[in-house]
Amino acid sequence: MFAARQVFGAAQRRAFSVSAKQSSKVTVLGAAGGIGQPLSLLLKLNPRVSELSLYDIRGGPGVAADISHINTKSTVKGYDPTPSGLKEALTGADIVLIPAGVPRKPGMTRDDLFNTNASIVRDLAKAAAESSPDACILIISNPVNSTVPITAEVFKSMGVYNPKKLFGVTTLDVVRASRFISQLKGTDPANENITVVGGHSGATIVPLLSQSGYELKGNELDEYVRRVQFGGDEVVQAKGGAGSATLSMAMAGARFAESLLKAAQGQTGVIEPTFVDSPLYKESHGVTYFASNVELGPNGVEKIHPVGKITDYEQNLLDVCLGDLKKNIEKGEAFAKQNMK
Ligand SMILES: NC(=O)C1=CN([C@@H]2O[C@H](COP(=O)(O)OP(=O)(O)OC[C@H]3O[C@@H](n4cnc5c(N)ncnc54)[C@H](O)[C@@H]3O)[C@@H](O)[C@H]2O)C=CC1
Ligand SMILES: O=C([O-])CC(=O)C(=O)O
Repeated sequence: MFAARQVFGAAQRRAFSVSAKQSSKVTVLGAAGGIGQPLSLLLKLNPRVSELSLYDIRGGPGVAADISHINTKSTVKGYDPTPSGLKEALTGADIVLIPAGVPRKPGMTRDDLFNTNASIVRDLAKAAAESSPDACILIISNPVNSTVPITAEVFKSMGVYNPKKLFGVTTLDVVRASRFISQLKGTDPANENITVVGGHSGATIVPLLSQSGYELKGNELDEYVRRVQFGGDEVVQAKGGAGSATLSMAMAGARFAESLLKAAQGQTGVIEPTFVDSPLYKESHGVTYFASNVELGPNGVEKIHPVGKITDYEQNLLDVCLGDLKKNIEKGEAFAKQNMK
């Protein structure tokens, strides 16, 4: 970079530093799974990604070989869980997406995944804290309300926690909320942007329809809210034991990563709802992580937007959400503190 300083003027240097950030290494942990594969495919199609690093406990190199034949510029490398595999996959990453872990079967809640996924996420978080401490970490593995606090505790214990760079991916809730309202109103879902706040499971998912100027009433409103809150269950039921949402989640994860890359590469005004270390309900309710609209910037979280004006109906949903969320967060924190390896 010293060469840029010596040779170019200020404006050119700014342009240079923006374009310098155009190269982005993105790592997927759990890349051979139901989400991991289509997510990796979408990332390979994204020109903002220059290096794609695909790790899984089984099948990473195979998925990487397949995807690497796609004729876009980024390089692709797959990694197995050899002693150096995970470390190499993570080193130098700007963004790490984590969809590693087991999905639900019918009859299970996301919290029922806790026993299996908590330790998977803890171990991957530890590896990320060691090898890519400055990366943006995007947690997809459920239960997100607990796996995000687990990741934070691991990073804190290793002295590298940056609350601006840890995100629970709740984008799928926003995608569903927009799609479902467009089905009711006969609009183009691409033009819908419904804010969803809270967390990522059942009653902790709170769509704020009123903020988009919609006024559903009675049963129609109840059914809409229920469908957004339990959209994941709709897919789990339909797949009949073969897993949960993978393709729509891949799209949602790729959209969130794209938003982060845009912000990192100099675009302003990039806003996505996401579950982050948040001051909004910390003092009033002891809820330390919360999803709301977040403006993204070159260093991750730029600005956490407050929930804003909501109806009494939405306030009731939010009250229920905050109670559940607090328990989910505390469960994750307690696990991490008791099970730090
Ligand atoms: N945040 C969200 O909105 C959503 C989250 N999910 C969650 O994403 C997770 C993954 O779902 P699927 O891809 O459908 O599951 P899957 O079982 O198809 O894939 C999971 C992958 O993780 C890998 N894996 C397991 N342990 C690992 C480890 N220690 N290191 C690296 N890779 C490891 C497996 O080998 C497998 O390839 C689940 O926990 C699911 O509940 C699913 C949909 C939406
Ligand atoms: O429902 C699940 O278990 C997977 C998920 O998080 C979703 O589809 O929103």
